[in-house]
Amino acid sequence: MATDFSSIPVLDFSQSQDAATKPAFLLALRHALTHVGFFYLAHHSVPPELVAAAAAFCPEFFALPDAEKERVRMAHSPHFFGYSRLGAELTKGAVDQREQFDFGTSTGPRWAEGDPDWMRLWGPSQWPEEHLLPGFRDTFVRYAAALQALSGALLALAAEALGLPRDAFARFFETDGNQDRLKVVKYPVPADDASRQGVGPHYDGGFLTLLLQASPHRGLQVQNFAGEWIDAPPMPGTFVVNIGKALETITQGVAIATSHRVLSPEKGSTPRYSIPFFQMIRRDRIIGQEVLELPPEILKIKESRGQLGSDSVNYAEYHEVPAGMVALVSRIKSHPDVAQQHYPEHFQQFFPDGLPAHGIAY
Ligand SMILES: O=C(O)CCC(=O)C(=O)O
Ligand SMILES: [Fe+2]
Repeated sequence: MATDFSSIPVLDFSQSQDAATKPAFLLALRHALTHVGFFYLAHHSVPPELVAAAAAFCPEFFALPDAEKERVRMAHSPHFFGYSRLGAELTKGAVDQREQFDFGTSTGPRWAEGDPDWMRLWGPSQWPEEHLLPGFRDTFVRYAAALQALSGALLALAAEALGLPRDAFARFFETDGNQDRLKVVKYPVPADDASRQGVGPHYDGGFLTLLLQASPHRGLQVQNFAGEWIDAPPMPGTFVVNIGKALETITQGVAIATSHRVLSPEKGSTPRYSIPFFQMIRRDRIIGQEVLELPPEILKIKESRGQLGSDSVNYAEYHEVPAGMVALVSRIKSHPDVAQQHYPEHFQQFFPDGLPAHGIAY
C-alpha cells in the first residue's frame, strides 16, 4: 500500500509550544495518529534528570532480594499492582519472557461496597521498603506525575490534530483524579532453549501509551499494514508514543492502535529495560456508544488509507461493556493467579480448568 510505513516518524514536541511551528506539528501528529499509530516524541517536557533517574532504578529494582519482591508481589493486590516474576504473564495464552513491577499514579475514586468489581481496578500501589531502595518511590511518583501531565497535553494536541476542540476527550476522564498505570520491565537474555517472546503481539487498551526504552537494546517492533514487523530502536531523549484501542474506538477508527511486540535480547547480550506509561480512561462508560463526531475531511482519511491488516478482535468489548470491565478482563487474562485470588467468579469464567501451568504472578 502506498501509504504504508517502513519506519516510525519522529515528532518534535517543542514545535507544539510555539504558535509559528504548531501547525506543522499538528499535521505531523495527524499523520502519525492516522497512518502509523506510533511515533517518537523528542524535545518533550519531562526533565532529562528525572528520566535518567527512573532508568537507573530499573536494574536496581530487579536486583532486590527475592523476599522483598515476594512481599510486593502482584498476587497481593486486587488492583494488579506489584511484582510479577519471569514467565508469570500471558499474552494471548503464550508466556512472556519478562519480569515486571506495576504501579499507578495517585488514585481517583475508589471502589465502595455495592460498586461493580471493575471499580476495584484502581487503588494504591505497593512499594519496596525505602531503606532497600532509597529514592525509588519518590522518583517514580514524580516520574508518573510528569508523564501524566505530558500525556494530557499530548491528548489535547491529538484532539486538535483531528479537527476537534482541545477538550474533546475530557469526558472520558475522572474529574477528581484519574489513575494511569506504569510498569518497570526487564527482558532478560533467554536461556538457549527458551522462546524469544519478550511480549507477544498485542494492542494497548487505553488512550495513549508513552514508553521509555530504558536501555540501548533493540527489540520493540511495530506491525505495518502489510503485516511486516518494523523496528522501533531506542532513540535517546525520546518517548515512543502509541495509540490504544480505547482511543481508536472513540475516534471511529481514525486514530489507529497498532499491533506491536518485543523480542528478547540476543544471546550474549544483557537484559533490556523499559518503562511504559498507560493513559487510562474512566471506568464507567461504554465508550463504543459515545464515539466522537469527526469533521468529514478527517473521516475521509480512513478511506484513503485502506483497511488495517491485523486482527482487531481484542477490545471489541468496548462497544458492549463499561471501559472498567474491558480493562479488568484484559488484566485477568494476563494475570490469572491474581484473578483467582481477588476475582474468583471471573477467574472461573475465563479459566474453567483452573490455573494454567504458567501465569503465576509472583
Ligand atoms: O517494553 C516495551 O518496549 C513495550 C512493552 C509493551 O508494549 C507493553 O507492555 O504494552
Ligand atoms: Fe504494548
